[in-house]
Amino acid sequence: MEDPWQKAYDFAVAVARKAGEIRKAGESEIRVMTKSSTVDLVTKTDERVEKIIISSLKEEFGEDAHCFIGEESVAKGEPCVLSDKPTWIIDPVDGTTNFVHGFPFVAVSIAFAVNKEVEFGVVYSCLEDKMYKARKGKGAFCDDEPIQVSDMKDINKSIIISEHGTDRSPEKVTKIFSTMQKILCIPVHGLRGSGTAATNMCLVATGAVEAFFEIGIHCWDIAAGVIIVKEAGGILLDVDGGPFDLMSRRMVSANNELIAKRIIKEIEIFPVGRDDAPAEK
Ligand SMILES: O=P(O)(O)O[C@H]1[C@H](O)[C@@H](O)[C@H](O)[C@@H](O)[C@@H]1O
Ligand SMILES: [Mg+2]
Repeated sequence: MEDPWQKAYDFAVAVARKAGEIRKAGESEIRVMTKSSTVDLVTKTDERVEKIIISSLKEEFGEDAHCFIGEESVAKGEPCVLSDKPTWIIDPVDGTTNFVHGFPFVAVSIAFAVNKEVEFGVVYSCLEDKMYKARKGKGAFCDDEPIQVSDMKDINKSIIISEHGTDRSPEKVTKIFSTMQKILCIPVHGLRGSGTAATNMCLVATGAVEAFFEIGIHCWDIAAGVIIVKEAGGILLDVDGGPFDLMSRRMVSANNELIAKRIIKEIEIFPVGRDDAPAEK
C-alpha cells in the first residue's frame, strides 16, 4: 500500500531547512515586537518565515487540503483547534528571544498530525545546522543518524531541563523557581534550558539530558518534539502524571517513567489556559 505521508515528510524537511535559511537572512535587520507580555517577543522574521512555510505547503498539497496551526497566525487571531483533519503545527522561530539576542539556540519546528495524532515531526536546529526528525513507527534521527534517549534510571545522575517561560506574574514565577529548586536539590547533576522547547525535546531524544518539562508551552513549540522523543524511546506525560495532552500547555518529556515520575513529584502546578480554549470575547 502506498505510504500516504512520506512525500509530506520529505517536503517538510526541505521546507524546514529553507525556513532556517530565511531566518538567518532576517538576522541582519531584526524588528522586535511583543505579544502576550513585554517579554513575549515576536519579530517580522517569525511572521515572514511562517507565511513562507504555509504558502509552500499549500502550493505543494493544495490550498484547502490541510489545516494549519501556526504560532504567529494564531497570535493574529486564527483559530487554534486540532481536528481529525490533516494538520500542520508550525513554530517558525522557536527561541525567538534567543534569536533577538543572538543566543545560539533557535529552531524551526514543523509537525503534521492526522486524527489528532502526530504522524511526523521535523526540528531544524538552525545554528547547529542539525535536522532532527521522526515519523510514527519509523524511529528518530538527527540528520540521518538514529537517536535514542538516555538509559539513565538514577535521578541523582540526571540533567533536567526546565524553562521559565514568558509569564512574569509573581505567583507563577514563585512556583516555577520553587519547583526548579526542589528538583536541583534532589539532587540532580544539573538543570539546563536552551530557551527553545523544540531544541529541549531534541536534547531528551538524543540522550543529552534525561527530561524536559514545562507549564505554559504551546502546541507549536512541542508538537514535532513529541514524536521525536517518542520515536527515540522516550515518554510524554502531563505534569500531574496523567496522559499527555498536546493542547493542554503542560508537558513532561523523559527518557523513562522512573525519571518522569520522580520529577513530577516536585512540580508545583499552576493553571494555564488550553491552546484550544475558546477565544475570549
Ligand atoms: O520562542 P517561542 O516560539 O516563543 O517559544 C518559546 C517560548 O516563548 C518560551 O516561553 C518557552 O519557555 C520556550 O520553551 C519556547 O520555546
Ligand atoms: Mg516561536
